[in-house]
Amino acid sequence: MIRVVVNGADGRMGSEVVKAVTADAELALVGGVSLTHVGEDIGVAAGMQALGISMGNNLAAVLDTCHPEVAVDFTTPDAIYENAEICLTKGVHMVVGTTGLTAVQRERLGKLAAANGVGLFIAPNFSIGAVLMMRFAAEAAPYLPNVEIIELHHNNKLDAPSGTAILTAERVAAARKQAGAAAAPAHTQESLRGARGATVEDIPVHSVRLPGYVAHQQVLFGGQGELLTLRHDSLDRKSFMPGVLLAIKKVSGHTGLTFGLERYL
Ligand SMILES: NC(=O)C1=CN([C@@H]2O[C@H](COP(=O)(O)OP(=O)(O)OC[C@H]3O[C@@H](n4cnc5c(N)ncnc54)[C@H](OP(=O)(O)O)[C@@H]3O)[C@@H](O)[C@H]2O)C=CC1
Ligand SMILES: O=C(O)C1=N[C@H](C(=O)O)C[C@H](O)C1
Repeated sequence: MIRVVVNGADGRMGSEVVKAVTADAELALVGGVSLTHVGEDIGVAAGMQALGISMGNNLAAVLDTCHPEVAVDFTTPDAIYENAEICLTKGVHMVVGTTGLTAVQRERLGKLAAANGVGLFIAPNFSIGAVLMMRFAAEAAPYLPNVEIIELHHNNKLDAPSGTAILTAERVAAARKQAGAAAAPAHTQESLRGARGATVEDIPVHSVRLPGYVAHQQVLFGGQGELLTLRHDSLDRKSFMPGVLLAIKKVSGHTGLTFGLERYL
């Protein structure tokens, strides 16, 4: 049994992870961290039966008490770097779904993981459909140089653009570069700043935040008299759980940084 602690255990993603880990015969949920539900039962906070595990609000103390092999983190972009430092320094493997780490921060944490002999797995998106969408976008990129990304999320999401949109743009740009294909020149001048969205690797990215959405993305390619639209919809946070469970089971076998779910597929 792999001993697992969930950081952000009472959040939208954390509570799904609590349920998924509890239901998996190869995993043992041993602790959880919440800032606002300290002392509450982790199962009850996740909307299931009591599991007899009280949540703490201090990650280091929870790790010292519960002795997990793997910590799963779904917290906030502001908190993730420090959380990872705490876990990796204590020799705990990490599965990170929290967005917001820069490439430089990921590399730095990867070195810390390697120095401590543990695995650090980071994925901006754990759903298989989203991974395939990114792969297909990269495949199309050398042939269709005009591309824009629209990502649509619930209105409580703290960051924009989404980690998935950033990674998609990076994958598209890398595929183009590898094929020696150029990005299409941009002609439009904004008469209102921001009208054409943000740009990641010269690719326009538009972020929509509305109640009702969970996590959705479209990658729009335009050609001469044709359009190619790739769309992925996470309609339920259960869509991320097979990827999270896979990562928990694999992370101890990969010392240092592993980035992106496709590396484990
Ligand atoms: N990789 C993927 O596939 C996915 C990634 N995400 C990402 O996961 C992250 C969490 O998303 P979501 O579950 O919707 O967010 P929520 O706001 O629902 O949950 C965040 C959790 O983090 C806790 N928290 C807040 N601040 C801190 C802190 N400083 N230290 C420790 N814990 C803290 C909160 O505790 P409390 O409630 O007690 O304040 C809460 O439990 C986001 O970055 C999101 O983009 C989301 C979905 C899929
Ligand atoms: O905050 C979310 O909800 C999600 N965050 C991740 C991201 O920023 O890409 C993954 C998914 O889109 C859901």
